[in-house]
Amino acid sequence: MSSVCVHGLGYIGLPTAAMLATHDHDVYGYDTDGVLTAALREGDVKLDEPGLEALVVRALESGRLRAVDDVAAAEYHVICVPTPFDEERREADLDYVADAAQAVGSVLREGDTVILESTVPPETTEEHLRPLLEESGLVAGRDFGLAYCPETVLPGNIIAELRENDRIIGGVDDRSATAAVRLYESFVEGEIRTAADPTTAEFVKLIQNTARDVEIALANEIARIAHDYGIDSREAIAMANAHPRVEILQPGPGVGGHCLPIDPWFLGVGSDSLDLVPTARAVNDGMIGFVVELLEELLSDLDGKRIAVFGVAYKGNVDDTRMSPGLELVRELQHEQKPSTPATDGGAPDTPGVAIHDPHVVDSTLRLLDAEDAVAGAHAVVITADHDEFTELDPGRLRGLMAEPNVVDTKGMLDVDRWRNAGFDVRRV
Ligand SMILES: NC(=O)C1=CN([C@@H]2O[C@H](COP(=O)(O)OP(=O)(O)OC[C@H]3O[C@@H](n4cnc5c(N)ncnc54)[C@H](O)[C@@H]3O)[C@@H](O)[C@H]2O)C=CC1
Ligand SMILES: CC(=O)N[C@@H]1[C@@H](OP(=O)(O)OP(=O)(O)OC[C@H]2O[C@@H](n3ccc(=O)[nH]c3=O)[C@H](O)[C@@H]2O)O[C@H](C(=O)O)[C@@H](O)[C@@H]1O
Repeated sequence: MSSVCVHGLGYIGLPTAAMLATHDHDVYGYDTDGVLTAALREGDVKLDEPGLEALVVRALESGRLRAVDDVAAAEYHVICVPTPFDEERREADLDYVADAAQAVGSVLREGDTVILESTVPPETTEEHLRPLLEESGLVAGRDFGLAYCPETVLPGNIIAELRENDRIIGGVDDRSATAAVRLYESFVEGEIRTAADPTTAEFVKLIQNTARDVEIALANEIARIAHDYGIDSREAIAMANAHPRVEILQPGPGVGGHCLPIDPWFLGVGSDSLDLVPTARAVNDGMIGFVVELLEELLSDLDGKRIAVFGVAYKGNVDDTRMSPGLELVRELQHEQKPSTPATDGGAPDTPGVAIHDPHVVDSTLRLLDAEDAVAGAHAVVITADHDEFTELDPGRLRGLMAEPNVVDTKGMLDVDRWRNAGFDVRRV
């Protein structure tokens, strides 16, 4: 077994580090956030991901996972740092990757292997990471191994998918690819495929997420077209999907998370051939406008109305609010309602006209209320994330607390007859 230093202990790095440690590797989990590493040393896992805490505690108790504040020398370096999209410059922010490269370079030895897992634009491993690592004086392919291996796990099912998903590995040479394969085959049960080079592996990751984003855009456009014809889009999609070669996804309030809404743009870094991709992005981003239209159908004028937004996580049963459609709706409603209280914290502004409820999210910058306080005096409830808890809502009880019984279900998760029988006017995306 090998020594591994995992750089970045977030949604990807932490489960990866724990998985490696529970497969007999000696793992240093390195993160620049000292509060996070200190909490981890106490067995305190802040992320709401099924099975993660148990796996991390098992790894820590085995003594094979150590959360550290200084980068450690190791046979493998696995980089799982953030790669956000810089909206202003319209390009990937690779500063975290550069910082990680500098840290790796300070401890890199002959024979070690560096693997980048963060999602990045094509050519990042070869053109960006490689030269930074080679500032150490060592040469990739000759002195140390260098490979790109994208992560494809689905939040909400990360632990199972870490083991079960296939992996793609692109090395700068065969030796690098072989060394990376050796590490992953110690815990991956899916197939491990080697790509021609790191750039191909980077590209494969991006087209996977782009395909999903574009497919959701089609579902969203279908929802808007169906609305114009007075058709229930979800029933129509279910019927269409009975065809053996049709598999339309589900419409919703837009596409959230920090991957699907940004990864398609990474494809445009070195290519002018993107036509459908930006259009799909615009369709998905436009869904909040459609949700507001549905609210206006119910309430005509939103000004002075109180709206309860249920779900500011970017999707059901997760705690992550990055690029969340629910938060975007909150901002849009504040704008529509000419808010008197400006946002001061970068989060959603706090205005009496919009109340937020989310049983999964813990965020002190948001004024989160419990379900009953959120609907008190409200003129409508909007469901923007399909948390399991929302199927348990009692429409009869909520109705008694609200100023007007209206609901917009953007995730198609409520029992429409039950809500109608309780007196609600219902719209759904
Ligand atoms: N979250 C997801 O579902 C998936 C994420 N990815 C990709 O994986 C990468 C990581 O994403 P997440 O784990 O979600 O991010 P995250 O934000 O949850 O965690 C990143 C961690 O890296 C730490 N960090 C930042 N700079 C560092 C440095 N120089 N050295 C060591 N630690 C550093 C941060 O403090 C943070 O704890 C991104 O490129 C993302 O696009 C890929 C597939 C799925
Ligand atoms: C191709 C693919 O399935 N990619 C996954 C995706 O994870 P993520 O949680 O972002 O994906 P998701 O469950 O499709 O959710 C993204 C967004 O899309 C919305 N959504 C999803 C499916 C659908 O039919 N309709 C819809 O509106 C969700 O509500 C959410 O707002 O992106 C992850 C990533 O790269 O970070 C990747 O590892 C995951 O495997």
